[in-house]
Amino acid sequence: MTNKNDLRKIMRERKRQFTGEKLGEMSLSAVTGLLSHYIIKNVRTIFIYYSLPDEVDTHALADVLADSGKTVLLPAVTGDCDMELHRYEGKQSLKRGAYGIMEPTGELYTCYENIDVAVVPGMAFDAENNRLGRGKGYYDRFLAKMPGTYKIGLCFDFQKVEKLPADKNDIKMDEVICNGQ
Ligand SMILES: Nc1nc2c(c(=O)[nH]1)N(C=O)[C@@H](CNc1ccc(C(=O)N[C@@H](CCC(=O)O)C(=O)O)cc1)CN2
Ligand SMILES: Nc1ncnc2c1ncn2[C@@H]1O[C@H](COP(=O)(O)OP(=O)(O)OP(=O)(O)O)[C@@H](O)[C@H]1O
Repeated sequence: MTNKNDLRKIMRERKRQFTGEKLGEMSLSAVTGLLSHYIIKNVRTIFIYYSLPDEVDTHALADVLADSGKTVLLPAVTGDCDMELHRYEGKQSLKRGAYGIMEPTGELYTCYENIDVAVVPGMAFDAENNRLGRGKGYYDRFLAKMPGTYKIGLCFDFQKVEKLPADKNDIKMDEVICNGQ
């Protein structure tokens, strides 16, 4: 089996095969699939990510969810391996943080048990819903604090692989949604 670092390289290489326009189309299709999920229709509090250019684009998703009255939470990096959640209060309230990620400046949110769904980015996901992240362990540490939250991996079709190496800290997704659904 390929190791995690080699897999990350392979995934970056796969991504380069697509134009920005094509990635945009695939993002739209993945996000449309996510929004039509019955679980999303019923959530009150949802933890999503604010995408980097190489991820399924969630910028419009944040507004759609917030405009429909849901509490939308985004991560903010606070240290080498830690992050916290703040409420998303619109694009104008974001500011650039670590790794160039736009982070929320809204209220700090710590009631982890009230988070219905987490939408999680990844470099790859496998058939058993294992996830490969960027290699810093941020999500594996953080998702461990919310065992009752339904975790949805969001990715492009080409990020799905048969089998990922998984170790004891890796947190499995409950479901993975991609552009081909
Ligand atoms: N949109 C988004 N927000 C997120 C994450 C994410 O993956 N995506 N995170 C998920 O953890 C956390 C931030 N952690 C991150 C860790 C590494 C990199 C990153 O770009 N790494 C480079 C390698 C750079 C290096 O090694 O220093 C890369 O992947 O090319 C980005 C975010 C919280 N917020
Ligand atoms: N819950 C945890 N507690 C302590 N260390 C952890 C935990 N989860 C991951 N780590 C450590 O973080 C480092 C990165 O782990 P790994 O390569 O699995 O990250 P990843 O899944 O790519 O990252 P991420 O969770 O940020 O998406 C490893 O050294 C791992 O041992």
